Amino acid sequence: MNALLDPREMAEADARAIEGGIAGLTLMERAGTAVADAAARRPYPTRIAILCGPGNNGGDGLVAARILAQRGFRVRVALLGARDALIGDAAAAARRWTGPVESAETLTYETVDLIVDALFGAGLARDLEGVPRAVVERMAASGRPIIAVDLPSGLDGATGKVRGAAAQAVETVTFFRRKPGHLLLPGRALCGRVRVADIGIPASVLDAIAPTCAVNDPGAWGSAFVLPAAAGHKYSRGHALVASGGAWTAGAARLAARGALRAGAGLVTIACPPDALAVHAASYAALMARPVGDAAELGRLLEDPRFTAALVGPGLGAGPQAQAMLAACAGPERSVVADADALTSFAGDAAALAAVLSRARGAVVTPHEGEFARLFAGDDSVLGAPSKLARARAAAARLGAVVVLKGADTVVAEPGGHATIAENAPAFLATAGAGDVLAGFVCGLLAQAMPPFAAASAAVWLHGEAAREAGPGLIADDLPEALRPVYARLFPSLGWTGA
Ligand SMILES: NC(=O)C1=CN([C@@H]2O[C@H](COP(=O)(O)OP(=O)(O)OC[C@H]3O[C@@H](n4cnc5c(N)ncnc54)[C@H](OP(=O)(O)O)[C@@H]3O)[C@@H](O)[C@H]2O)[C@@H](O)CC1
Ligand SMILES: Nc1ncnc2c1ncn2[C@@H]1O[C@H](COP(=O)(O)OP(=O)(O)O)[C@@H](O)[C@H]1O
Ligand SMILES: [K+]
Repeated sequence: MNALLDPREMAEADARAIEGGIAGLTLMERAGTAVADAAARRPYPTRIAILCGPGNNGGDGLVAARILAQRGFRVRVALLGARDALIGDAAAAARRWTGPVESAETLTYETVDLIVDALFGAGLARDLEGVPRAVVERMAASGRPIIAVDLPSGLDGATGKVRGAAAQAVETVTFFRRKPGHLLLPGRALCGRVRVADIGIPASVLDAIAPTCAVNDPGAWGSAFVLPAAAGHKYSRGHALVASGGAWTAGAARLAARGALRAGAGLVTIACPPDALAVHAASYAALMARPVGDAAELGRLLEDPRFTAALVGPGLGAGPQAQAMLAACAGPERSVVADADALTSFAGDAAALAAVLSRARGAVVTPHEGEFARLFAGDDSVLGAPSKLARARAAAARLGAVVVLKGADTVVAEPGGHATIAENAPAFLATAGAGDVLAGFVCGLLAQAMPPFAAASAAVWLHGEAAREAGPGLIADDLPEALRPVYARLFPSLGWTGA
């Protein structure tokens, strides 16, 4: 697992490494060296300004300054605050810097090729105002390339939000593990390229910290991924049901159903109003279609226990009918995915949705930001949570279900607080119907009895990879097809031998 550490967890990692016998100053020396290495690799960085803040982030900058000067670069150190106010390791790093120290407040950038931003990192405690904010804004306006130490100063490592001001970096050097703010927008965009430097903190400190947030990649869910078994058959791979709207909106369900099938469900049946039957029957030979007039009829169809997962929402139309369809799908034998109109049907009444989902074997909801805001309207403890990560976690706890909060930085969270953050979705994935395919991927993986949090995270990653595979210009119809080469790479990496 590729853990992401929030500032509290990172502080604990530091503390445990120090307890284990590594001096804090040694960690700082290594951090500063990694920053110096990154600066030295930039093209022609002969004149480097290093802006140092009042804490250990500034200490890293002072170490980098000393090393770069030793390597022959022309280095200027500019400090925010008084030199004799530095304490601890940062004060020790300052004693080792024998060159002049300018004021960050009055620094000018005409004769500077490269800036190292070491003002604030993990210790950012409030919004930047006054002098610190003006310093960051002038640095941002200088037009010079900036290497950020740990985080662009002003970016909150836990939330990915800018607190007052932050300057765009070309590169960010962080330590041990990345932080959620490196992946959550706008943080991800502000960081530029992120390098993770090994400063000697042993990975074993993570055993005690037990981080709950990870990068969404196969390391987060690969061990739960269900590979086709040699002795399997189509029913053992699960039967997914996708509820469809009428003939005019049947495309959404079709996209989802193709997604479920490509994701590996053994069978996929579209349950549709009779007027849409001809559309579905003619569309895709491997899909089955069954006419279902209302929720009661859907319930009777689902008396067949081989239906292992159901998706309700895409193209369905919002209202009591969609609520009833979802209720008909949610049973102890079956996992459900609630998307789109199924979510909008519960606008402002997340408790009612939670009650329905609680009857399912496993439940995943896949809102985009608009659907999320509608569903939790009036619930400030969810909508007002400090970050996208915190909102998804709060929503998962509220619903007792896995929440996929979509976007460029899709967060998947489960009620216990475990979460993944995606970083592989290309911007051209924002196209009509892409969300329907994603819901279908989730449903297809749930049908194969993959646990909901792993299924949802895997689906989001696969969706991003499929989009990359399809490339710019993709339309949603391309996504299910593009899953094949992604699987062709993924399966062997998970130990599948082809049998
Ligand atoms: N720990 C370790 O072993 C290692 C840590 N490492 C490095 O340490 C960094 C974390 O260091 P840190 O904890 O000292 O916090 P840091 O980011 O320097 O900021 C704290 C200072 O800023 C101030 N301040 C805060 N907000 C402010 C605001 N809005 N406006 C104005 N001032 C504000 C705050 O003042 P106060 O809130 O007390 O008034 C305090 O003086 C981490 O990012 C990494 O780079 C590496 O060397 C590896 C080993
Ligand atoms: N800027 C973006 N970069 C990458 N992926 C995005 C971006 N915006 C949206 N997406 C993804 O595109 C999909 C759109 O889903 P959704 O909004 O439900 O659209 P639709 O209802 O048309 O299917 C989601 O998977 C979302 O995560
Ligand atoms: K910084």
